[in-house]
Amino acid sequence: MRLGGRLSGAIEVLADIETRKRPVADSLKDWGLAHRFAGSGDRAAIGNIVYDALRMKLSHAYLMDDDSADALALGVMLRQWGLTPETLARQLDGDKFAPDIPAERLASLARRRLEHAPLHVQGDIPEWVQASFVENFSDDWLHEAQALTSRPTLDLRANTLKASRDKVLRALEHCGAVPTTIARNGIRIPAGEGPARLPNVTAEPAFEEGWFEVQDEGSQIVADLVFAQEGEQVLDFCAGGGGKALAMSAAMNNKGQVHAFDADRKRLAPIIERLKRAGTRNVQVHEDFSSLSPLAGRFDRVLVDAPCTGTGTWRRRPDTKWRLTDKNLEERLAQQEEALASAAHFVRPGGYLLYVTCSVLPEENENQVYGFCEDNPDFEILSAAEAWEDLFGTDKPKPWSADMKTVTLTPASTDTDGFFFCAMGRKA
Ligand SMILES: C[S@@+](CC[C@H](N)C(=O)[O-])C[C@H]1O[C@@H](n2cnc3c(N)ncnc32)[C@H](O)[C@@H]1O
Repeated sequence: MRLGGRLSGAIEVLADIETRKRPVADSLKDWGLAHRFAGSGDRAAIGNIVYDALRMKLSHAYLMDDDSADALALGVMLRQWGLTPETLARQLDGDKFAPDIPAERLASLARRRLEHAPLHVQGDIPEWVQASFVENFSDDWLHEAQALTSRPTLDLRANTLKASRDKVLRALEHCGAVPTTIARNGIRIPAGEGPARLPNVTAEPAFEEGWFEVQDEGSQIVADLVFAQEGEQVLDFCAGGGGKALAMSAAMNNKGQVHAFDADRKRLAPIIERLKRAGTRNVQVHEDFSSLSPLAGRFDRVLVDAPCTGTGTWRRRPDTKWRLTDKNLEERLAQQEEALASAAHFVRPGGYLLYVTCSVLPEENENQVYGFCEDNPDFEILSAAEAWEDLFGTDKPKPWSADMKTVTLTPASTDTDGFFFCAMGRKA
């Protein structure tokens, strides 16, 4: 397919997402099934146009003076893929599958200035979320919001139980793998531009061998900040598919014990296979709360990787940015409070409660941990600065922090997904 056919395909998918309010992955999959002639490169390019369009949906619509799927796809070409109206016209010339490029859209783009748009449009975030961004990041909020519109890299964590980072880097040299800047065992494959496709690393022999896991650098950093030590008893209370449990097990060098629990047993399902592949021997999976409850008050560290709105992952899942409602946020806040309250019972006196979200909204982060410590005076918020320096040194990009104790990773500050981390100590 030439660019014109790919653009038309992306426009169909964008229109489907808008009219049927469907998750982007479902629309893309259906398009692929209905257009079996399209090769994998075409499908990847169409996916890139769709995801790029959703990342900057509001600003494209403003500058084009049109929020149709056609206008968004055109915005991607001219604002994200580095084409000019002339180079685009040349590429579409003679392509019978190419969409029309209306002259008034180009005129509008030439005339309009983003600085004149409402601020949430400049930041490509829902209007109702703007106040939370301002509260959290004050003068930096627009820069932070705009960084969440960039394409994410593909990050991996070398599984040191099986292979060193250098060994994995050598095995993935042909994928363009480089070390991450902050995470000690992180490996990064750059996002690529335009139609560039990311490699399918899970088809690599090194993946089958368990040498690495796919895990965003931000997720690796917060798992590291838990500071799980060899020989300790650690509880991953919201273990889900086990991303952080695996990272902590490797950090503990298979010594001591990680207990993995999740209120939703189905979410735990992938963990068994992942543990096996990773060569992990110190993770005990609890499918029922009843097997965990006798261990109340016994853990050195309890991690609450709480359910959240996922605003920190908007680069990867830009469709969720436009589906988020204040009702969703309210539901997540209640779940977070419940998870924190239940998990706290498992921390031994003198132990640590670690709270993580992949959100950048203060309601889900600072407000939750400060509220929790107010209601539970035997817990106090500790500074994560010392752990950060021990783990990552002083010369690395610094995360955002509203209070110089908690840590907020963001694409703008640490070039990772957005994550919040807070360590709370239980008084002895
Ligand atoms: C952000 S996900 C966890 C991701 C996982 N830790 C990882 O690194 O791959 C949050 C998880 O919390 C679980 N959860 C929600 N409420 C909970 C509660 N009250 N107790 C335990 N788990 C809970 C959800 O089922 C979900 O799997």
